[in-house]
Amino acid sequence: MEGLKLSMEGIEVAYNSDIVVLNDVAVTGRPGEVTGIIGPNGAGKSTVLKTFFGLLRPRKGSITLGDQDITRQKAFQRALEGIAFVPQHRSVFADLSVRDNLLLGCWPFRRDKKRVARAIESVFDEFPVLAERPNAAASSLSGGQQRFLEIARALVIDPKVILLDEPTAMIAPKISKEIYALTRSLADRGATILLVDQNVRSCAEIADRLYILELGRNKAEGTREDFASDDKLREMVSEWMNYKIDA
Ligand SMILES: Nc1ncnc2c1ncn2[C@@H]1O[C@H](COP(=O)(O)OP(=O)(O)OP(=O)(O)O)[C@@H](O)[C@H]1O
Repeated sequence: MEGLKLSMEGIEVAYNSDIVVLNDVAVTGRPGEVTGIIGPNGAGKSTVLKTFFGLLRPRKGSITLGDQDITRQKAFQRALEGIAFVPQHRSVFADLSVRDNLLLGCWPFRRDKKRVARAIESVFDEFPVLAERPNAAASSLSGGQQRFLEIARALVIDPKVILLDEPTAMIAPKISKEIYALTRSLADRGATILLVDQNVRSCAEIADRLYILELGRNKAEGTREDFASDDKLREMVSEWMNYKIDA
């Protein structure tokens, strides 16, 4: 996997034209790193990921992927550039089979049959639990397996950047652990990971870098080392540690 730097600078986003939810926000994800985005409910964490993916249009600011300005690109173009998004809420097609859900993830390159076959084979290698049941309806899978299917569907494009919005919300602790291990391993293989998480402790454990957002603004940021050595940053995170644990 080859990652690319994904960056937003001076981003302002408003819902319904006047409710500003991101105000001059700057966030950068780097290849080979997990970048955690934490903060209270309503801080704007999900909005940051949606804006990175092109689902929301910023009123101000710019977004760059590698050295390319993608601020005006639509979501499907960003998918073709290698940005994958796993949204917070359940997004499998319940009545479709595991394989068909994965094939839908291959939509951007559907005409390249060889690539489609390779992509499906590769995610089946990564997720044996899905490979065992390619024809099962997605709705027949457990909650954890459906989450794996959502992640697998994002991986078929062989992404450079993966945006994960609370991947372990409502997921049992054992599976959550596997999801965190997979997240770390994707970064170790070179991908750029941006992880929004309410489980601050787990997020801080696997992240190389953390951003803290509050009320739609950057509150603090730093590398794992910064957070370990700077008392103020450490205090800020420990305040959040027990804030909300999903599982
Ligand atoms: N579709 C929408 N229309 C209007 N306001 C919205 C919409 N989606 C989110 N908001 C508002 O934008 C703000 C930021 O929401 P966002 O979901 O990005 O926060 P978050 O930090 O991800 O919080 P949570 O942890 O609750 O998911 C909140 O005040 C929220 O009420």
